[in-house]
Amino acid sequence: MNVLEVRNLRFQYPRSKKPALNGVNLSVRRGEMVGIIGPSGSGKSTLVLTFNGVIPHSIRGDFSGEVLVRNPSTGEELRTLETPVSKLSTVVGLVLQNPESQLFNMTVEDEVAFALENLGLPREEIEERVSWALRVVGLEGKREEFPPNLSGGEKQRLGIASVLGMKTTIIVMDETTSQVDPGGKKEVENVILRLRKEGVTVIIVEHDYRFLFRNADRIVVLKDGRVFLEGTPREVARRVGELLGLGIKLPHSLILSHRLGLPPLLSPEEFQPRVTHQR
Ligand SMILES: Nc1ncnc2c1ncn2[C@@H]1O[C@H](COP(=O)(O)OP(=O)(O)OP(=O)(O)O)[C@@H](O)[C@H]1O
Repeated sequence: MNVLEVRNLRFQYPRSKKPALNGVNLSVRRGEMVGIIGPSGSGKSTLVLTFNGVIPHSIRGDFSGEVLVRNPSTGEELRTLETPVSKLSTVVGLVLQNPESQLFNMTVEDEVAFALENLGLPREEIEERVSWALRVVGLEGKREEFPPNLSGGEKQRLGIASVLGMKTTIIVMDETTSQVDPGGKKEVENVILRLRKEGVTVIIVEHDYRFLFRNADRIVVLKDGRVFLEGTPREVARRVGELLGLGIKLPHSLILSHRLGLPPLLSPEEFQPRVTHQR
């Protein structure tokens, strides 16, 4: 079942000379992990802001085509153009680049509970969801901490837990790890892998593609506001020459295998010595 469908989507910001999205078509299946990559300015952030209706409801512009989200538990199908962001945000959760901007409660647990209280859920349900979300991101031991005191990686994980608690059908992460140190990045990546095990549909915009080429089910490459290429990481990796031509930074193993004329190697672990030593 597709939980997201984007059809011939076009969007142009006011006072901009060219469209940021220029005919995007995309479907995402339930439980899929999809990576969206592309050169700077290709429309990645604009595209994900259309999934929860921030575009066009809060950020206005010239919008045509359609974005549909489906809630598999209710069977409900929502056209973002006709649905308020408050309703869409119960189906599509967006984790932003800068966690600080999303944290404003006194304790870690209040941070996760906050949005759930606004949904008017019963206390026991809130408590259950807070415990589950903090467990998935590995912050159950920090429930009473003051969020600003957390490390960069922990803040990002808390940002993810707040969205996770909402039990949205889709979680979108836009450059979630770009401002955390390598240790924090690894922590967030482990959380993403746990989400996948939990069957959550995850859409990730990332500049560091190593993780996506190793783990995503599908990679979508944007160029000039359109889908330039999409497929499994291995399928996309076969077009490494074109990707390099777009100025996309690729994993070293991929570039190396391309230069050596080998089939695409998605990670260094796939590198098997192909030369037998003669004695
Ligand atoms: N608020 C805005 N007002 C006007 N134009 C914008 C706005 N935000 C983005 N754009 C333009 O829309 C196009 C797509 O930008 P977008 O940020 O979606 O690309 P991106 O692929 O996410 O880039 P990056 O990798 O640098 O974050 C670019 O030409 C950009 O200059």
